[in-house]
Amino acid sequence: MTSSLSVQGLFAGYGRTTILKDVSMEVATGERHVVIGPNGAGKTTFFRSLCGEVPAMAGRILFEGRDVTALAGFRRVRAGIGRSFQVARIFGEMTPVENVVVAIEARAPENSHGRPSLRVRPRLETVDEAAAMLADLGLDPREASPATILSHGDKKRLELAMMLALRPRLLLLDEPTAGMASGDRRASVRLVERIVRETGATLVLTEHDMDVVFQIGTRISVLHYGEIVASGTPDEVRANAFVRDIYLGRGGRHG
Ligand SMILES: Nc1ncnc2c1ncn2[C@@H]1O[C@H](COP(=O)(O)OP(=O)(O)OP(=O)(O)O)[C@@H](O)[C@H]1O
Repeated sequence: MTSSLSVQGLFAGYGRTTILKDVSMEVATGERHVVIGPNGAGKTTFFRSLCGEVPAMAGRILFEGRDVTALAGFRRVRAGIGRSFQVARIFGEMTPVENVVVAIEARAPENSHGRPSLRVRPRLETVDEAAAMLADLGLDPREASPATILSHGDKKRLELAMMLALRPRLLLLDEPTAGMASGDRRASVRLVERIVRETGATLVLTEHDMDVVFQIGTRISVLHYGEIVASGTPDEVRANAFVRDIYLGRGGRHG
């Protein structure tokens, strides 16, 4: 199977503090790779460096064989990497449809200045596409209020719609079910599974809920103090004595 993402000897951190130490990870196309680890292990930092928010101090990140280590975040998005955040990043003052319209227009071919050509008034078919995407994800496309009033779960769904509007081939989801009640959480997992099935996208996500981890993951990597201490199939990781000791052995919400 071809490689979607290849992380090779990555070091990254903040200022002089190194958080990620020699992280390597291969993610095959179509894989659903879950990164787990205790609080503060470096999962979010890892995601931030994959999407270009935290620069690499050393090592390489390849996406579909292309070295993206030095590429700015927005260029990684244009290359096909989509990302969601623990706290949904949406335009709170705009309606849900307007939010998705912005994302669709950002996908449009760049103009001669190398920037997406955003329009003052969107095309009707763009609005229709945005409305259809929202409906598909279970959101009301006629909602005329600003997105800031949406529930936490709906904001995450809206963020997902915006990310999908860019038609990414690799989805990076940082704790997609964080802060959700269990009903919402199950619905979210089903939604992510359906999206991955329908789009054929590769998935890398972090998650604390072990039910979600073992339901979604085809491979799991464990971060501990910024280092990968185990990587393998769910069964292999579950059986790993060190992982059980540092992480899985504790009850409740791990980490
Ligand atoms: N902006 C920052 N500046 C300095 N240090 C930071 C910054 N963000 C995170 N850190 C530190 O980096 C380490 C890893 O944090 P990170 O958020 O990546 O862990 P995590 O595994 O995602 O944790 P959680 O499960 O709580 O989300 C922590 O020690 C944290 O304090």
